[in-house]
Amino acid sequence: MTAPRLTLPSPAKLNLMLHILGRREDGYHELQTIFQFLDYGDEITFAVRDDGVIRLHTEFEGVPHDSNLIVRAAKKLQEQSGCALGIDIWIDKILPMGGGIGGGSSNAATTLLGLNHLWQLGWDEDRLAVLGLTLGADVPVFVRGHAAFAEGVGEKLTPVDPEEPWYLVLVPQVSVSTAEIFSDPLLTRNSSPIKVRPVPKGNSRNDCLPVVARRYPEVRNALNLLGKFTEAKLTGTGSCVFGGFPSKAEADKVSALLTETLTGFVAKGSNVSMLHRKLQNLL
Ligand SMILES: C[C@@](CO)(OP(=O)(O)O)[C@H](O)COP(=O)(O)OP(=O)(O)OC[C@H]1O[C@@H](n2ccc(N)nc2=O)[C@H](O)[C@@H]1O
Ligand SMILES: Nc1ncnc2c1ncn2[C@@H]1O[C@H](COP(=O)(O)OP(=O)(O)O)[C@@H](O)[C@H]1O
Repeated sequence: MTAPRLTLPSPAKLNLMLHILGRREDGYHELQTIFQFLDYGDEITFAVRDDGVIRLHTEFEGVPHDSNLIVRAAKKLQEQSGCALGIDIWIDKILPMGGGIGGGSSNAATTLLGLNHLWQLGWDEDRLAVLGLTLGADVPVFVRGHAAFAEGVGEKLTPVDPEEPWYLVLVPQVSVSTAEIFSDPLLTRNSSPIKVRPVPKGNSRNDCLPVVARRYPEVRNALNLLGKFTEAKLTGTGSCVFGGFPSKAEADKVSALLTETLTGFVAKGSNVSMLHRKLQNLL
């Protein structure tokens, strides 16, 4: 008998603003950022195995099986829970890698929540978020599933409810190294902490933008193009660039002007992750 399969979404995120407050002793940077989800992402399919083996069947170019965040998340959860079951996994990957839209972190979170459900572990979100943080700074917000103001390296989360416009996200054909941007001497690292909530208007800048735009002409071009139609912003350390529109039709109109050398996609902003909406329906 074949095991029942469960398919779950793994959405992208945007950083609606990103301020860098300083550098910690371990080299990591203290941030303030707002995460919002997109109704757009990968789909991961899971089927339980009873022999304890964890196997990702989809190959990723440049990412060995055991380094994949999906496999690392599954193995950590299996180890820490002492679960004897295993899992077969397939992914329909549409999110660009290294684009600042959090695909890897989202895949890890979908795996943690999916396996918690299928292996019937009964872990709560706090415990899953703590495990998630050991895989990446952006994993906890995907585990929680609500748009958030984030502090620390992104792990101290306060839920927020920004507007949910339609976005056009441009995907420059270049992968930006987060480590490279955070080690650039020209990076602004001394933004004043925002102490009032909600975050006052006029704080939507991304401190990484000047450094990324200086190093990557492809990102500069994308910012210039989108900036003709709306405020063009960088998500995370890039390379993706995004802008909000009041309707899908208006975002589509600008999207239709894109060429083969600069692609993009249109998606709705969402304060509740589509993963959590789907999981809610399963319960
Ligand atoms: C800055 C954000 C905003 O969402 O960028 P994106 O990855 O989404 O673009 C993330 O928090 C990224 O978090 P995460 O994905 O865990 O970062 P990693 O790739 O592990 O970081 C690579 C390297 O960047 C530096 N780094 C990263 C995050 C941080 N808050 N301070 C840092 O100094 C460290 O040198 C680290 O070794
Ligand atoms: N399942 C995964 N999906 C995407 N990237 C992954 C995955 N597993 C490991 N990685 C590695 O993590 C890096 C960052 O990926 P990703 O989270 O998509 O980008 P970003 O952090 O810029 O949003 C990739 O370049 C890749 O080497």
